[in-house]
Amino acid sequence: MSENLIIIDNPLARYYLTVLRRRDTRPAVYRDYVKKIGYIIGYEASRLLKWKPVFVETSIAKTEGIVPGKQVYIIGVLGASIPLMHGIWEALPWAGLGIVAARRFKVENKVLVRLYYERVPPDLSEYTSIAVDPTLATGNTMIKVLEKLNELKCKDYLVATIIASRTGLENLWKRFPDVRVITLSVDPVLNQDYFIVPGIGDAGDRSLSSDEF
Ligand SMILES: O=P(O)(O)OC[C@H]1O[C@H](OP(=O)(O)OP(=O)(O)O)[C@H](O)[C@@H]1O
Ligand SMILES: O=c1cc[nH]c(=O)[nH]1
Repeated sequence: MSENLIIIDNPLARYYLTVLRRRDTRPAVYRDYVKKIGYIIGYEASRLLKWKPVFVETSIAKTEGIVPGKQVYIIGVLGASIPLMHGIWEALPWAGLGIVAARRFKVENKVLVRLYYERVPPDLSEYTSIAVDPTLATGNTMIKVLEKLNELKCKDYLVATIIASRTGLENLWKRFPDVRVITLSVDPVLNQDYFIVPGIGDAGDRSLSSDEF
């Protein structure tokens, strides 16, 4: 679809996604699997990060290793991305964590998005930012988030998501042609309620709801 699309093609990731797709997966399990997927996404994202070679001394000899070459900020979109950013953070524990909150509302036949809160460093020019949201449906939320990152002088960013719709990716790349997107699946349909089909349901409700005890 694009050279900027990275689809994680791994059986463990596909199994975790299958658990999320099942309609009867309970919230406590759903958020646990979102977090596990976050770790896998963080692992895959590490291929796109900057690293630098170092020497390291073991207890026996000197040898070569690598360390991060550039600071990273994970930017999570509230609320559905809470367990996802948690998982990515576990994989990239030296990263900072920024938060933006978005409200999505339908006006006539369009989905509009307003960012109403952010806790992000005022200058991201020295960082690689990973914008995190489990679903990219119309793409409008992610477009707003990347516009915000642009305002904060971020020049190096990637998008991490569990599923993306084809339409959402096209919209995103119309506005940000070079942005790299890591995802587990590109689902074919966006329905009339702007939900991804087959999708993973309402990621915010399913991740954040209380469960039986
Ligand atoms: O690509 P888009 O069409 O903009 O849709 C994607 C947005 O929808 C979901 O949030 P939701 O509106 O369900 O809010 P919530 O996380 O607060 O539940 C998701 O977490 C994205 O932020
Ligand atoms: O399919 C979708 C679309 C938007 N938000 C979700 O949580 N799921």
